[in-house]
Amino acid sequence: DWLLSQTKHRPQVAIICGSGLGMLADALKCQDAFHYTDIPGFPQSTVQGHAGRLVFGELKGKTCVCMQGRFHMYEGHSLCKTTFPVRVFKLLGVETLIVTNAAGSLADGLKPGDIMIIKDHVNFPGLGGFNPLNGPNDDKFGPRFPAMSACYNPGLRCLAMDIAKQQGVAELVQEGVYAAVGGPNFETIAEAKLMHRLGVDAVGMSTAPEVVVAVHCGLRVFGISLITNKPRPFLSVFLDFYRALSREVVTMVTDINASIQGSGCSCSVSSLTSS
Ligand SMILES: O=P(O)(O)O[C@@H]1C[C@H](O)[C@@H](CO)O1
Ligand code: HPA
Repeated sequence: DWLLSQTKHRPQVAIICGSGLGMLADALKCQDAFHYTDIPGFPQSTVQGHAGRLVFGELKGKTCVCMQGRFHMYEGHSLCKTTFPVRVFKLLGVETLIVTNAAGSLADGLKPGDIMIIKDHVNFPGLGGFNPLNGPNDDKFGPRFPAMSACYNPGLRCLAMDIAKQQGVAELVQEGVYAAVGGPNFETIAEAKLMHRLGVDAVGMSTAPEVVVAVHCGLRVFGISLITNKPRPFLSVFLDFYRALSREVVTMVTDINASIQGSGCSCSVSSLTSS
């Protein structure tokens, strides 16, 4: 109510700007900006690179509200507080939420500077029982047991890929799975390897709880990760490559031996090499 009384903007789109991406909010025209400290009941941002402002304005003809800085679990906020702005957006009349973040790549094809369109997520804190929807369900927002099988809107993902092609940057953009961890420490080598094997493409410390709350209250969600680093050490990438190559060689030798035997000859590749 306080925000609606302070601005004439009625946003359809909300954007949560991840680490280092806050400058997007500066592009809004006819801005009304509010420091989190001035908004009654709003949590406070403590992370460097997160300005701590809610900025309303026009972006390419759409009325938007941007969070210049988000809240993370590792700052000591409850998950309820980290996701509180998503419910504020819903109450402001927002229909589409765009989430952005900085993330580490676990996928061979994703390098620093690339953009990953989030096609799905693994919410590790959520799997462990740290869920922003814990506690009594508020039916005004959504159901007790919301489905999470299609969190990231397929139409918006397709549109984003098309736009990347039109802009000539398609080689920097690909879809992938984002995993949220609690942070603030980065992953151990074993943790990074585990997530890589589980099919995670990029890892970060935010986003998934916000998306859970957004999907619960019926917002359409689009998410992107800016890849900032590559936690998997070179050695483990090399070892994976070496193992894959060894498997190929074993298959090739087996195939060659099968054809030699088929031709009636009594030798094999291993006897040839040993002799
Ligand atoms: O708000 P995001 O998810 O962009 O912030 C990322 C994750 C950590 O907060 C921090 C670590 O680099 O950046
Ligand atoms: O490598 C990472 N791990 C977790 N969170 C991150 N945020 C940016 N990079 C990373």
